Amino acid sequence: MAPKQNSSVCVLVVAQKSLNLRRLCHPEHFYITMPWFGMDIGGTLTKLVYFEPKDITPDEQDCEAGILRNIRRYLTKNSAYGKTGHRDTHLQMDNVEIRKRRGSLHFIRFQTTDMGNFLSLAKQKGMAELVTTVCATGGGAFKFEKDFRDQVNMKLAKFDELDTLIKGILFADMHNATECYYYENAREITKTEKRAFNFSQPFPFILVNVGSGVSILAVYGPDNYKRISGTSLGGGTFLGLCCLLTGCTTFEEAIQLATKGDNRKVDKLVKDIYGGDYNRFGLTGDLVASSFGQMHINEKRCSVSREDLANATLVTITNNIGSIARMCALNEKIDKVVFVGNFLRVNPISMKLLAYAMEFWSNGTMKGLFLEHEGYFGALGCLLQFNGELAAALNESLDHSPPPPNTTPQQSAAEPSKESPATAADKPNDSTTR
Ligand SMILES: Nc1ncnc2c1ncn2[C@@H]1O[C@H](COP(=O)(O)OP(=O)(O)O)[C@@H](O)[C@H]1O
Ligand SMILES: CC(C)(COP(=O)(O)O)[C@@H](O)C(=O)NCCC(=O)O
Repeated sequence: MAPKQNSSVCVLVVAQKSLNLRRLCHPEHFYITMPWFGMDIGGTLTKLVYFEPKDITPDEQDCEAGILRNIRRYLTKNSAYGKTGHRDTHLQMDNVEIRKRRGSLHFIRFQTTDMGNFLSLAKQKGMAELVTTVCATGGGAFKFEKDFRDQVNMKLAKFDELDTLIKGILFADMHNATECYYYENAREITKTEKRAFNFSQPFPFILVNVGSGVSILAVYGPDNYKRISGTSLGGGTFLGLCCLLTGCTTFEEAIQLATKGDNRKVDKLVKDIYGGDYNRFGLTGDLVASSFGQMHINEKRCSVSREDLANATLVTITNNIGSIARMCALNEKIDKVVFVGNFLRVNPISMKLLAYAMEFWSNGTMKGLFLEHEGYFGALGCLLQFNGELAAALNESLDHSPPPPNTTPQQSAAEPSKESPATAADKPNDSTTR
């Protein structure tokens, strides 16, 4: 990954418990505050971003605690951990400057259902002796807070998942010249090609985070956004329905099946109803009129394959997300729609469909955009944001504050941050929330 420019970003984690090291080494040194992690504990996957310092001086090396060295080696020399842990080596970002230190960012994920094993492993690797506070975001930062405290004696410094999502996106785009891309000739799905997109002037944009469920934000500036919509029909729905309908057991298997299937054997198309196009309203015959609309017919049901059902499930969920995203963009009068979240992992079918939907249904006025580190921005933003005082204040406010006036609870996270008020230029034209 090519770095674009150096950026001095906020602080990171973490207190060090070893009294010996405190005596031996200057308190400003890295080993006191490392390791640096950001963690996003989502409904399906937990994402961990780890900063590996590459500018360790010989003095620092002498002082580096054994446990810290072992953790660094364990994380960076392996790419699989426990039952479901993976390091996405293709996403590693090298030569990145964070808090005046230079190093590499590693991107690791595991199933959130494996949290118990993760905590046991962390304990076994000595994390409990080294780390007192972990920066965490996502619903699991709340759900698992007690488990972290009870099982590994760690506190969670909690950050809001939508705040950190945006921070992570802006950082990744600034440090990786090819982070953002689009599909050229999106209207011709079989021929469309991935191309780099210059996202250096990002605002305003619609952000669609397709995780277990879907959150849709209108982003007007680094600290100025609102959550405008969402749907419970997201990546979790695709995976759940696919497992039910095909008997598959993993996301990778579901995507592989979908790649070989044909939704037209499952769905009812416009031409199945009209015998051709419905010209008056521009609905071509090949358009899906009714998702799964043929499955009430016994012969059709008997002739579809697992692959067809997987493909139809993927197309149904993707088209629904595309349709809601487009309406949100239209409402907000925004032409850039950025799709992120692990639903898009190893999933070019959905990305191309979304690119097509944005282009086709807007007559070419909207563009679907995608980002290489698709599901890791929350964890990355979390790693960048921490400093002790802010964390304490934030935890306090996240735990106790009611939603701001004139918003539904769902919209409370969408208010501009109090720490860094939006500039006048960042302010949305239409500040109403729905
Ligand atoms: N290895 C995987 N295991 C499970 N789901 C995966 C995997 N890779 C991609 N996905 C998809 O990503 C979704 C989760 O996306 P993510 O952005 O991590 O959301 P969350 O924060 O809710 O866990 C799943 O619902 C599934 O559709
Ligand atoms: C509750 C969530 C923010 C959790 O995020 P996730 O773990 O799915 O990434 C998300 O699932 C969501 O916005 N669901 C849709 C809720 C709705 O607006 O209907």
